[in-house]
Amino acid sequence: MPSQRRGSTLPSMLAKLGAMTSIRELQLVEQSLLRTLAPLLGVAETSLYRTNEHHQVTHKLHHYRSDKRGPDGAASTTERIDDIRNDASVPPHISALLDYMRLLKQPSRRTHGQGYLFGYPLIHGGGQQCGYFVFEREQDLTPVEEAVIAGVLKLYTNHYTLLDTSQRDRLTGLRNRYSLELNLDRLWEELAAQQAPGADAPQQAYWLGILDIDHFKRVNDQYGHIIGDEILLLVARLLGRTLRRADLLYRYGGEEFIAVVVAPDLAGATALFERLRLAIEQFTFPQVGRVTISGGFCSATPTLLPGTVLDRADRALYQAKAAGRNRVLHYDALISQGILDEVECGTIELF
Ligand SMILES: Nc1nc2c(ncn2[C@@H]2O[C@H](COP(=O)(O)OP(=O)(O)OP(=O)(O)O)[C@@H](O)[C@H]2O)c(=O)[nH]1
Repeated sequence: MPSQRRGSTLPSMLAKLGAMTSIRELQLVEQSLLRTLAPLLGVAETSLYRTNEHHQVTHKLHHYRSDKRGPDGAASTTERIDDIRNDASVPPHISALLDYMRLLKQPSRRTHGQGYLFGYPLIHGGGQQCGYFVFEREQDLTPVEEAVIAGVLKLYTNHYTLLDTSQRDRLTGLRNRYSLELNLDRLWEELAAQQAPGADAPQQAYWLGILDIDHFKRVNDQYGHIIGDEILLLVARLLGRTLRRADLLYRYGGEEFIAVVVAPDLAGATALFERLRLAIEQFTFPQVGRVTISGGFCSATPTLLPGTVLDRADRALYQAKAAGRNRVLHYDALISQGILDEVECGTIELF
């Protein structure tokens, strides 16, 4: 990997760090980390591999930058970030580096091609290892550079941990409603960009479903709130376990969950939401026994406002409850069957 001109001075690095710690969206913080470190290290490519509690890579971020000189001699830098969520594959030499860091919980450096491959584990609050920062460079790092990387990563992980905590539901550990608000805005921007004329990004179809535990008040009334909390926690785990890595799950409110999933078509989305329903129906909950969920889902299309999509899923959920519960219904099917009327303006209170 060719070394790039190091355009970063201390003031510009501090400015980038200041910008990073003013960001509230987790994904943008990750991007900002790569944008800060790449010029500092003088490399054309840096990567961040985020992992789950099973140490599996859940998504990858690659940052590319190149310095150019225009005909007038003026220098400019172009940057690109690829955020890959649906492909967890990792090249063998990177995979070996990640395995090593996972076991030793410390940075690693190895020779690679004409230079070196460097890796730094990302350790969040509570000592939890949740990802890796990786880059290649022709020259070895100086002690000062090593200290700077360690310092920037510490600042990043502290900020990320604070944000992550504020965006998680305490009981289930799932992302909360505030996190959904932030993610929906970004997701909609991504969807709109994919469908813009001339866009070359792969087309993805997203679906949004609202899932609600049936007769949960009865559970609380009959068994008490502590058991009720336990049911909420178990439902969250079962739903999370049934979804795939690229899908997102939120606790939207009391006994309501929202899943934003990727599926190629309606049949795929229907099968996925049905799997979620079955995962709960088929589980034997301690003391309570059988618990069921109802749900409504619809296509998350960027031509509609996020609030309208939520409203559609909510109206389908309402029908699922009215039709006897323990079922997941698709909004468009309810419209075509004449069970629901199309209304453009939603009634759901959004954020
Ligand atoms: N234990 C516990 N209960 C909660 C929590 N959040 C909300 N609830 C309870 O969830 C129940 C929701 O009741 P309802 O909205 O009437 O719905 P339901 O009984 O599930 O009935 P349907 O949705 O119509 O099937 C209420 O009793 C709330 O107190 C929580 O964090 N823990």
